[in-house]
Amino acid sequence: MAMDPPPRPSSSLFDVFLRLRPSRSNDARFLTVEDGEGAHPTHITIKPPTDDKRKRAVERFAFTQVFEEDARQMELFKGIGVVPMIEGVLGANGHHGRDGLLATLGVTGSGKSHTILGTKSQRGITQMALDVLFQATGEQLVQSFYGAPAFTSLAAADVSEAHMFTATAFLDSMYGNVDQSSFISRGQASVPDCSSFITNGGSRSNKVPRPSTMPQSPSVDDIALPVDETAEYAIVISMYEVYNDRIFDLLTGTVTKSKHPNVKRRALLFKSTEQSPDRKVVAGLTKIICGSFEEALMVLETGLMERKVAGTGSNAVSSRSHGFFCVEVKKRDMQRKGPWSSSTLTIVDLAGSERARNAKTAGETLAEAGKINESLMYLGQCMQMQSDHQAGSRNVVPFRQCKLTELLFSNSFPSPSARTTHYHHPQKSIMVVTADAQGDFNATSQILRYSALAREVTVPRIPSTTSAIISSTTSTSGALKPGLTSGRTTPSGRTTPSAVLEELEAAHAEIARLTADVEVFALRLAEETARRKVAEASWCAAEEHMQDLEQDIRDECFAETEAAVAAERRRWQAALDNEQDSQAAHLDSKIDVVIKATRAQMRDVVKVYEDPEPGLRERMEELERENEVLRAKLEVREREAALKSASPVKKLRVLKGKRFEDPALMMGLED
Ligand SMILES: Nc1ncnc2c1ncn2[C@@H]1O[C@H](COP(=O)(O)OP(=O)(O)OP(=O)(O)O)[C@@H](O)[C@H]1O
Repeated sequence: MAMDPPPRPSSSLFDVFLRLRPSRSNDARFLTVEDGEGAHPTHITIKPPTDDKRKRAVERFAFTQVFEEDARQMELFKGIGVVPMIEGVLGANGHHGRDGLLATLGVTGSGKSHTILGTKSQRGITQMALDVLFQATGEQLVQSFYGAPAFTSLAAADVSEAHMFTATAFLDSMYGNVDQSSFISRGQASVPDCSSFITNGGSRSNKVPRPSTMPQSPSVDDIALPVDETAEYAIVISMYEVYNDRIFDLLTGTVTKSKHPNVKRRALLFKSTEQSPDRKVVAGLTKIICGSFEEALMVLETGLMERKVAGTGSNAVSSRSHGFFCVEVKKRDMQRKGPWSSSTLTIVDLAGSERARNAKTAGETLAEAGKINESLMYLGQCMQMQSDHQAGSRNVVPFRQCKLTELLFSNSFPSPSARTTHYHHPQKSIMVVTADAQGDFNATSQILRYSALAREVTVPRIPSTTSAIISSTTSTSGALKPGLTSGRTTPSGRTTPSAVLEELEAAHAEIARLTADVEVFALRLAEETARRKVAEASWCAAEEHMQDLEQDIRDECFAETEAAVAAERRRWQAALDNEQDSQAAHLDSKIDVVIKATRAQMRDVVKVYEDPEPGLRERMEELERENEVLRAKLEVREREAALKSASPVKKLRVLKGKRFEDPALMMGLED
């Protein structure tokens, strides 16, 4: 069966390159690179390194290009098409740029980081790409300090609710007062920065990354890109990692500043924002405007350090997360200073793939390994879909299953509403699969199966036993072994030995064909079984996740209901208190009224006694006086009657006494 030639049709989403690393293992080699017809090899075959003679199935894979063990960083950089990708991001004269995505995928230790980030002595693709970008835009880069005219418009043009800072302010906040001379650009003078971002200056113990000590080779000075002369550019860098299907900013310094790997980090959302309704973006990222290559390198190192420290918190290895390094190239007309357009070059270091098998610990580590495998499995499904696409299938790439595939693929398709505004070209994507030809066969073959652009399984022909028999029979000068009928069919109907031999040959060939088929089916079955197991594991994980979600939602609902009930209770209590207060006030006022009324009434009653009717009183007094007068008169009469019968002295004494004691009487006497 002939495979399609590797140059991919436009329908496939990724160019896929294979890079083999020089092996450190002494195990047998299971991978062979085929000598292609073109300038570069494109096919490889793998065969299980086993002594079992029955397992002879050979798998053959096609890639855009295969880089063998001796390939250097620069060969890879130029060979995989990073330069045209950067050119696309910069955009043609007067046109928007096109997003580019470059990812590395491979078993742990197969050379992903080596390829993408380099080593102490060799730069990786990321550093080379940054160098090319800054060299190309050099003179046309805007100044990146606070207060520079471009800063405000850049911050305002961002659609992702980002927190934007200048590199100077960012590095100051991370490391205290950084020696400016260590990273000031080739073309830019030091500029004062009036950032309010520098909240806690002073020296930090974090080691300041020094671009001068970083590798300078391979040099990219010979790579000159045409640049839009009418445009001015700004380069904005952000970094994040996807860990346990959650997105974490790598430029907040949360972990490195606190020096505590388990410090709580806030996950970010991949969503449509108010200013980006038709396209999902990672919302709320820290973004750094870099004015020079050196600044960009320092920001990169800072993010890598955060990823490393955060990684050590859970398991002492840094590659459990998928690392995203994003370089946004902003562009606007230099004269008219119109709106900024933006294209992004995203470089992704995917997590190593064989963790689940190696994870010995239970709990979080296992769950985490499950998540890595789950996300890589979904990635595998998406990649598989693209090779199916190539084979004529029109299946939709199921990229919405996890954060990783959403982030990698959602930009690969033109969004429907984007067409109505300005047409956004789907991003150009490159995948570099790294492998060790003497490494772990199972883990490597699994990755090759889902990442290759095409695949076929064959079983080499079994050396024909019949021909062996024939050769042995001919070598014994026609003396046939007993038991074997020999001869062709004679006219009399008897079989001749040569006819029997032919029949035998045909039967053996059929047996060989069927055995090969069986072997292929056995391999397919094994693969399908493995796939089913992974799917079952992912089903379980999804169920667990669903249960967790349900529990979370229940907890949330409970807390919300509790809060609502408490609030309602407070509201009712307040209303009740109010009601009671107003009733009490009402009662008080009523009591006041009653008291007042009672007082008034009482005052009225007293008035009757205190202030009787004047006419009546006078009459009473008059009567009393009259009464007194009459009584006095009566007494006088009685005394006169007594005097008539008593002595004159006695009479006088009685008269004197009476006059002194009772003037009224006296008056009466005088009358
Ligand atoms: N092509 C290569 N040439 C020379 N050395 C290499 C190559 N690829 C990888 N190495 C070396 O192998 C070691 C492991 O590689 P690397 O760290 O890049 O693996 P990785 O795939 O990123 O692993 P992980 O998933 O754990 O991050 C490193 O020391 C690296 O320098």
